[in-house]
Amino acid sequence: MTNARQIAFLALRDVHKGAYADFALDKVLQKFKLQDTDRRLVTELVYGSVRRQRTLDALIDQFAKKKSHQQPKELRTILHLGLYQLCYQERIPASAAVNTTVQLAKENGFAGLTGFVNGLLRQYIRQVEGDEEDEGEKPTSSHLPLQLPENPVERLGIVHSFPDWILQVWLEQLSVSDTEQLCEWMNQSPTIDLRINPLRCSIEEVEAVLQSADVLVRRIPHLPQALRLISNSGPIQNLPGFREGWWVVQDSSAQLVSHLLDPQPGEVVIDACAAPGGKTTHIAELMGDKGKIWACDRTASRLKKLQENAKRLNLQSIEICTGDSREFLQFQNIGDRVLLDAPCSGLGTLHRHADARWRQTPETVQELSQLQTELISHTATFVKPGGVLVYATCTLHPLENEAVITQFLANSPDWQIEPPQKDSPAFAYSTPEGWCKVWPHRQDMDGFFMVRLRKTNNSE
Ligand SMILES: C[S@@+](CC[C@H](N)C(=O)[O-])C[C@H]1O[C@@H](n2cnc3c(N)ncnc32)[C@H](O)[C@@H]1O
Repeated sequence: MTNARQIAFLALRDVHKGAYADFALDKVLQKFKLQDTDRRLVTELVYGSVRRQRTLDALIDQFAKKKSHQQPKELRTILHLGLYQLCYQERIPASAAVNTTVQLAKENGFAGLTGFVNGLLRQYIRQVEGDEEDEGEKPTSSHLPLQLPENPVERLGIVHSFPDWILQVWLEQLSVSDTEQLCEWMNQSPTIDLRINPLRCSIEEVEAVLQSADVLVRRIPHLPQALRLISNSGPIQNLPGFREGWWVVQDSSAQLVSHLLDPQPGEVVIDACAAPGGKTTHIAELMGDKGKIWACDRTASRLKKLQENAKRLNLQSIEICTGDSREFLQFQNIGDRVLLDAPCSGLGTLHRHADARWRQTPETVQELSQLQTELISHTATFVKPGGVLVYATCTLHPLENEAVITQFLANSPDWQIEPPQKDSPAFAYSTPEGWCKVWPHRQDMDGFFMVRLRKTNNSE
């Protein structure tokens, strides 16, 4: 039988050939039917090794004669797996981490290099524990035996495993210690929040059925429909209330967006980038499922998921529209409210996608900023005079947020920012500029930017 580490190696090999980490993981988990504990180990090893890649490479650079990038690709992957267990997996004894990594090297074409693998990992252990090869405590990320540069960007990048450019973007907005806390937050396993469907049940009823299934939850301040799972190990679809449409999975900060839009029963709402429908279905719930919501998106497969979600939640007021929201002409001046939940670089949700920090680049951010600018200028024409547009992203990059809005307002004299009302759940997150920005390490939820704009009758 193939063991968990070999399976993790196969998935990581695909990732290093360009596959998305979640696809590569799903592929091996479907192929090899594993017990729950092995599934969890494979998942942790794959996501962890991808996430901590820069730190693990720095350790290889330090302990091997050849730099990490000069090592054969698959050997580097094997070393990542071994070092990841030594650095971050307290439950795994150091000797087990070393022996299984040596075995992986032997079985995957590096039988001649097992001495090197063994030597490098033991050198790491000696460095941490001072020449003793016992299996004592493992260090935390900031106490790894790394030789660190003075430059704060590079130092944070190596310790917390982020590319320099992302750290620069954060350091322009936050202090060094705040940035460090944000990095640590983004390296945690993501939490799961539910949004209760008030058209089907109450939050108390959901709390009760979850409690009877031994699932611990807690409420989230300011958000009337949100519950955070504190303990749950099984597949989410097996929890009570899922099939009945009592709730959906949606992070708390994403729930703030539809509250900021504040849709009313009977209105016409256009959701310009709607799929897979987290916010569309929330809007329908807030409208009591009365009125019309146009759910537009250019990705048909994602819209199919939206339809499934709407069906499960038993919502009737949603109409699908497939295509590019920069091109629709049929919505001019008909929307009481428009939501533009724009495609973005996702710098606020890096903890949910282990490889996202390595996939995005300053160039992709530039392209997204251009797309967002085009989307807002066209979808603003969907709004009736006196109506509202909410612009939202799950990124923390000013080029995709503040800069898009500032440019839009400079070109649109008939629009102005309308900060959230005191009774809005979004009020607690508003800034003096009138927009809302959720910093994950401060608010313990996904990073988000959102702003509510009102179309006035003033065109001067
Ligand atoms: C952030 S996601 C939307 C998430 C969704 N609002 C939710 O809450 O579930 C952005 C979406 O924009 C869509 N998209 C990207 N470019 C688009 C365009 N030009 N026109 C319409 N949709 C677009 C993508 O397919 C993606 O589904």
